[in-house]
Amino acid sequence: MAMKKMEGQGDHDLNCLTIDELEKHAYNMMDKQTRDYYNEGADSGSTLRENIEAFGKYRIRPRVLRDVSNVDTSKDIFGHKNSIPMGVAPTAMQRLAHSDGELGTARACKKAKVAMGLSSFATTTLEDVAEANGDNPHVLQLYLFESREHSHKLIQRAKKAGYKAVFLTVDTPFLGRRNLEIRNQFKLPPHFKIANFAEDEEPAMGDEQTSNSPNQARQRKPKEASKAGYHDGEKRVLPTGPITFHSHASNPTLCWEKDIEWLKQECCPEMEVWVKGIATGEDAILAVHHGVSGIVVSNHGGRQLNGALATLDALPEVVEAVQGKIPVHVDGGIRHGTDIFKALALGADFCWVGRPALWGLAYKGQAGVELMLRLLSDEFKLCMGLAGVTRVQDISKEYLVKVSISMRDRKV
Ligand SMILES: Cc1cc2nc3c(=O)[nH]c(=O)nc-3n(C[C@H](O)[C@H](O)[C@H](O)COP(=O)(O)O)c2cc1C
Ligand SMILES: CCCCC(=O)C(=O)O
Repeated sequence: MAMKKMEGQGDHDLNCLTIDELEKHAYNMMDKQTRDYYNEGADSGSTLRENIEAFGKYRIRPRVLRDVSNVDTSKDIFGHKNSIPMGVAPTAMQRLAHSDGELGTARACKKAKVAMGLSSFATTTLEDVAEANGDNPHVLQLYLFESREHSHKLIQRAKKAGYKAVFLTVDTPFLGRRNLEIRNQFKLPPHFKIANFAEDEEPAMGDEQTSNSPNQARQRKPKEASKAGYHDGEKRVLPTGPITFHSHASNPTLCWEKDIEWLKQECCPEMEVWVKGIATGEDAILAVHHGVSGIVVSNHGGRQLNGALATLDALPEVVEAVQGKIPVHVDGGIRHGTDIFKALALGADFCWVGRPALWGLAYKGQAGVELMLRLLSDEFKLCMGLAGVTRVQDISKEYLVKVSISMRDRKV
């Protein structure tokens, strides 16, 4: 008699049974510029690696002889039932991976009932993404621009399009040093657009004449920007002066007092304000004090401060500092369903995955993102069942043990 398999476990892409295999397929599907831009971390890449390896420090303590015939992996987020406690993190320029781009991600997320984060630097308009994602919850990742007028307009558009929250990225006062990006003189090919910049504001990444890297890009000509696909006919007011890609993303003047207050006034009550990029208990306490609705423990996938703590290692101090007052989410290095289980056992309410979605897109567009979500979802469900847990809220630190250095291995 065959052993019982969990629902969903039979539906395989035999060429791609794990996220690690997906990464390998994606590697071959992307041109070098894109692959390096997506995959690299800052400087030596040690924080990127440690984000992944941190999961290998823990083993699961499974409990047995519990009825696990009904495992419920769902988790509520923004008043919606998400199929698993995981969403797709905002990552820039998804159309570099596949022409489906952010629309493919949005449709895959909708199908899988998984929340989606949209990057400020998307290659698709936030309105089109909202439409493709339907009533599935989506959040807008925000870089708070030095031009308040521009941020104001972006926020208003997000509200109108039904975004549930803005995730203010706070780990990017300056852009981290990404050496491959610099060496490759990475640029967005001219047929793609950073779609959510107002026409004259759009950075001219990849302008044939200028051949700029993201940090150096200059102003795009309105003629080119007009192909970006705006459809609300609204005239947008633009800041003056030379505009660089870098200056849009990073704003070294940001601080708790003036900026979080301003952002709350802009967003609330229609959208929640979260901070993405918290890595210490001290900042978590400040986040609660300043009234944000939630925290994402993140080091930007190891792309900003190399040498920073792996996010799984930073998570416990943040959870302790927050004392359940607001939700604590985490991203970085999640490559298997057991990683989601471990993050939740250490106190996270929810996880986000970045690169795996890009690899899914590169592999097969929307279908590849669907596959990625199915793999993590199936693995997580199986992990819960085999660990003897039937409800997400029951995943706790009792299910984990930290092992000695000699026992650590990512590929457990
Ligand atoms: C290619 C790439 C682009 C990214 N773009 C953004 C972005 O525009 N805004 C942002 O807040 N985070 C961005 N991130 C960080 C992700 O939101 C997330 O924190 C990170 O990817 C999680 O780590 P993981 O890739 O190991 O899952 C980006 C990450 C990658 C890999
Ligand atoms: C200027 C950087 C915007 C995208 C981003 O956040 C990343 O590449 O990590």
